[in-house]
Parts: sequence; C-alpha cells; structure tokens
Amino acid sequence: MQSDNCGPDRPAHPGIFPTGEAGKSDHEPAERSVDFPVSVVLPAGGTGERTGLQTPKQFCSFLGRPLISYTVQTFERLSWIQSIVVVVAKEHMDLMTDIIQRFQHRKVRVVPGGSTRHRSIWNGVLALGGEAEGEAAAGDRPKVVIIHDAVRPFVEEDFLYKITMAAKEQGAAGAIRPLVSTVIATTAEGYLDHSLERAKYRASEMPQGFTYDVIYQAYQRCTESDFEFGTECLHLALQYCGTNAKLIQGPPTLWKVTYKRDLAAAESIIKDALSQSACIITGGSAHAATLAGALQKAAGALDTELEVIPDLMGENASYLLKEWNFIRVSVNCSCLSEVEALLGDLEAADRALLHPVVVIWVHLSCSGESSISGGKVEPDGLMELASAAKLHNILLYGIQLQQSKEIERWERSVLKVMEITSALIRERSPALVGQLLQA
Ligand SMILES: Nc1ccn([C@@H]2O[C@H](COP(=O)(O)OP(=O)(O)OP(=O)(O)O)[C@@H](O)[C@H]2O)c(=O)n1
Ligand SMILES: O=P(O)(O)OC[C@@H](O)[C@@H](O)[C@@H](O)CO
Repeated sequence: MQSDNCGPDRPAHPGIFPTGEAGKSDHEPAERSVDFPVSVVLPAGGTGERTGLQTPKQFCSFLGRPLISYTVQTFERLSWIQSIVVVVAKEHMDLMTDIIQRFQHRKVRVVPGGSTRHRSIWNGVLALGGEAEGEAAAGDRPKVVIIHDAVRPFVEEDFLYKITMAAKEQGAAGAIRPLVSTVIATTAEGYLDHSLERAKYRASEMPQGFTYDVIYQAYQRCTESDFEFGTECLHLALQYCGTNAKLIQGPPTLWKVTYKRDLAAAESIIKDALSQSACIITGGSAHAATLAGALQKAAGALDTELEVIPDLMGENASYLLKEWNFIRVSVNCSCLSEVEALLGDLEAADRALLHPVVVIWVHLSCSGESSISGGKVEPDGLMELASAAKLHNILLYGIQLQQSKEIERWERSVLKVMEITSALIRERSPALVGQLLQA
C-alpha cells in the first residue's frame, strides 16, 4: 500500500540551509539542469532506539515540525528531483501521510518499510518501479536513485548534484567523511586484536546515488544475510553488480541524527539558520529610523544582520517571501493597527507553513510620559493579537522603551532592545508570545 500525495501546486518553499557555498543561504534553490529523471528514497522506518526516546527520531519535532519534514523539504524544492519515496514502518503510514498533508509536501509517496534498513530501502526502490503495487511501471523508473537516511536533514543541493552526476557516470556514488576515531578489531574475549590505519579508511555517509538498474539488480541478487545484517548499499552494488562506487567527500553537515544529543544539535542548527537576519520596518517615522539605525549598530555586536525599510510596499514586498524575522517600530502610538497589517501580509504570503515567523513590536515612547504609568499600551490587545497570530505559526512579541535625552541611558535601552530581540528571534519561544517586555 502506498499513498500518493502530490500536494497542492505551490512554489517550493525557500530553504533555510546553505547550498554549500559558505555562508550563502539558499532562499531559492540554484537552478541546475539535470537531463535525466532522478528520484529519492528516504528510509525512515526505524525506531531510533539509540535516542532512548519513545518517539522515533525521524518524527521528533523541531519548532513544531518533525525532523523528516525538514529532510523532505530539502529534496522537494529541487526542480530536478522528480519524485520522493518515504519508507516508514507500517504503523506510521498514516502519521507520515498527515505530515505530508499538513506541511503541503509535494512529489512524495509513502510506502511501508521492512524490519531492517536494507529491507526498507528495497521497498522504496520497488515503489519507484511501480512494483510495490504489483505492476511494473517501467515508464516511471528514474535513471538515478538517490538514497538518503531521513534522519540526515542538512544535506546541501551542491553535494546532492555531485552525487547524482557521479552515480549517472559510474553507476554508484557515495558520500564519505574522514574518520574521527581510530577503528580497531577486537578479540572474542574483548581485547584488542589490531587497529586499522585510520588514513586508509573513511566513514561512509549519505546521500548515495545509484543508477536504477544497479540498485535494483543489487537488491535482487543480495542474500537474506545482507538484508538482515548489512548496512552498506555501496557494498551491494560492488558485490552483486561489480559496480565500484565513486566516493566523494561531503561536508560535515551530512551527519546522521542517532543519539539524543544529536536532536539538540539539529534543533540548534535549525534555529541558527532562521535567526541570521531581521528586517526593521519604520513606517517612515524619523524617530523610528533613528532607533533602527541605533539597533543596526548594536546588532553588529550580536551577529544579526538588520535591514531597515519604511514599509513592505513595492520591491520591499520581497521581504515577505525571504525574511523570517520582522521588527515593527511604532512611535508614540500604542495602537496595534500597524502590527495587525504586517501580520495580515505575512498570513497572506503563507510564510509560516514550514517555519515559525517572528514579529517583534517595538513601542518607542517619545512623549516623555511613561507609557506604563500613562497606561497607554494595552498589553491585553497585544496578547489577543498574538494568540490569533500563533494559529498561523507567527510568534508576536512586544518590547517597550522610552526615548531618552541622556545618551548613555538611550544607548543602554537600545542595547537592551537588541539583546531581547536577538534572544526572541533565536529561541522562538511560544512561552513569551504576546508578552510586553521592558527595555
Ligand atoms: N528497519 C529500518 C531501520 C532503519 N531505517 C532508517 O534508516 C535510517 C538510518 O538508520 P538508523 O540511524 O540506524 O535509524 P534507526 O534504526 O531508527 O536507529 P536505531 O538503530 O538507534 O534504532 C533512519 O532514517 C531509519 O529510520 C529504516 O528505514 N528501516
Ligand atoms: O548503521 P545505521 O543503521 O545507524 O545507519 C545507517 C548507516 O550505516 C548508513 O547510513 C551509512 O553508513 C552509509 O551506508
């Protein structure tokens, strides 16, 4: 049984991870031309025992989204990938179908896995050829199959392209990384037998690529012992097809989420990727522009790139499609209509389907009267707005500060606004949503 879900026709959501060029974020995937069909098998049928958690790691959530959804997104946004087969345990088929529908993933099919990783991958390869349903659909068969563990979410387009082209040429290609620890052989009694010369060995990682014929034939010919105990597809290609894989050293981002600590590391990487920059909207106010300039200066010390714009009109509307963090400065105006308009624009742009968007309302009081004692700002109004925004995965926070003629005091307030802003953007905590914080 498999479930097809092509999902609604929508533009690929921008990615948040670098394409492989250092520091360049991939708001849009670089267009590459691949003139043959490429499909992907994502084995996700394991139980993740080594995390010690009840929930299999591929379904553990980060910022409200399961790990596997991040991996699927990485592949679905590449125009040269024609289809993705996710292989999950039978009891998770419905869960995976729900994830695909909830996050509007495209080009994805779900098929049942097997008792071992190899069996799961084989089921995925069969599905690509239409055999999982009992009829061979030769026309759908891809030229190249990328096999990638679903728990390796940080794969870069550049590297996928390299593996794909090498697999097309060579029949098989695989990612490798230098060994971090020396590999030793042990005796039956648990003593050292010998150690391997580390420089001669590499860690085999994912993604791997194969021509469809090679991986199909390899699995058709392999033994029950291979299915039960094997962990290396490249070995099957060599052993049963005489195809010697091209090995390509990949970036450190290829690591596999295996232990509980890896989940924390993955969440930190995702949060880092979402908090690289922010956009300050001043509404054209001179006071707000002054504050924005001071915040930009303070941001430099906090490694956050701040862009200042008056509004989201014209060309500036592009920020709605590429920015994950917005700061709306209101001066002497405690009404929330400007924030409400921004939230409406973000909801209309459908920005927060895959990642929570942060909106921070900075209320600058220049009138001299304390905006607290004057009771000018209605915190309830902010909480109400924030609760509604949260339903669209938009996290709204408030910060209040007063203009001060004392330079030192003003600079301290500005720095405090920037520190609070950085923390809110980095953590994206639902707990602080709707709060009016004081700088
Ligand atoms: N029967 C299996 C076992 C594993 N996998 C998948 O293969 C990938 C790499 O395997 P591994 O990291 O070993 O995952 P688990 O087997 O879930 O982990 P553990 O060994 O800790 O249980 C994972 O995406 C896992 O879901 C699979 O599709 N089918
Ligand atoms: O062995 P595990 O099941 O933890 O993970 C699978 C890994 O072995 C595999 O992803 C790479 O070694 C490449 O084959």
